[in-house]
Amino acid sequence: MSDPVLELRDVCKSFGALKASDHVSLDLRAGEIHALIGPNGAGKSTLIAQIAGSLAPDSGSIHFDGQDVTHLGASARARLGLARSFQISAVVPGFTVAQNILLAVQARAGRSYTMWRKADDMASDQVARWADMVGLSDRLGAAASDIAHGERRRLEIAMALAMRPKAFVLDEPMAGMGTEGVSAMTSLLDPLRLQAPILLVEHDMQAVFALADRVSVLVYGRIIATGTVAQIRRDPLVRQAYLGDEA
Ligand SMILES: Nc1ncnc2c1ncn2[C@@H]1O[C@H](COP(=O)(O)OP(=O)(O)OP(=O)(O)O)[C@@H](O)[C@H]1O
Repeated sequence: MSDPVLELRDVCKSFGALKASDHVSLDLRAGEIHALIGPNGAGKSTLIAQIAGSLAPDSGSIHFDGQDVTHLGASARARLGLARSFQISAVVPGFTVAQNILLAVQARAGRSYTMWRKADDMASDQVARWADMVGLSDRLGAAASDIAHGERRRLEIAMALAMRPKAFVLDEPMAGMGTEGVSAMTSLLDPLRLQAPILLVEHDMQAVFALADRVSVLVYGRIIATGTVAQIRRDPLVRQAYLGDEA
């Protein structure tokens, strides 16, 4: 099996006496969606912040794409190809959908696009490609401030895709969505794992069960189980601590 794209080893983080991350080890492998689930206050956001680089662990290590990134900041990790979406949004409300995607295309291309006459054509091809992939082709001219909640989520995914990341960290993509929105987002995320593996933090269990190749369950800062959806659903400890009748 190839090396994991992202690997946490024994990560610990305390806030005073509270152990928000208690010796957490988990990995994200090429081609997979790995869901991180757990009750409110289990420590999911704290873990995501440490993965993204906005919060430093007290101990333990984080490797990304073969490098030890434990002491790198969030922007350095983003430059290495770690795309985090949803809780920190890069969408500019006054720009159109196309302009927002173009921002991400240009950020990815750096200066190279500005140096060629064909730059505009190449950039608009890219914008069209990513918009098409998330189903926003007919919304390119709409202002980001005017589009619906679900469309904004899709725009954020298009922007993340345009950065050609090596891994996605998606923080509750289904939050605030109704049944139809959840089902549309599930269909959209499903093939994304082929572009880059996804660490998915999500409360919507139907979406998690439909999408995840593996699930890790976090309770009081500790991973109590990691396994396939079937293994997690029948794990007595998980049922007792979190899933209950939902399993
Ligand atoms: N900066 C902080 N200072 C003190 N305590 C914190 C801080 N950040 C988080 N906590 C505590 O750490 C624990 C884990 O919080 P965290 O937000 O990571 O959980 P979560 O699983 O993301 O919850 P939710 O699903 O509700 O978002 C909670 O008890 C929370 O109160």
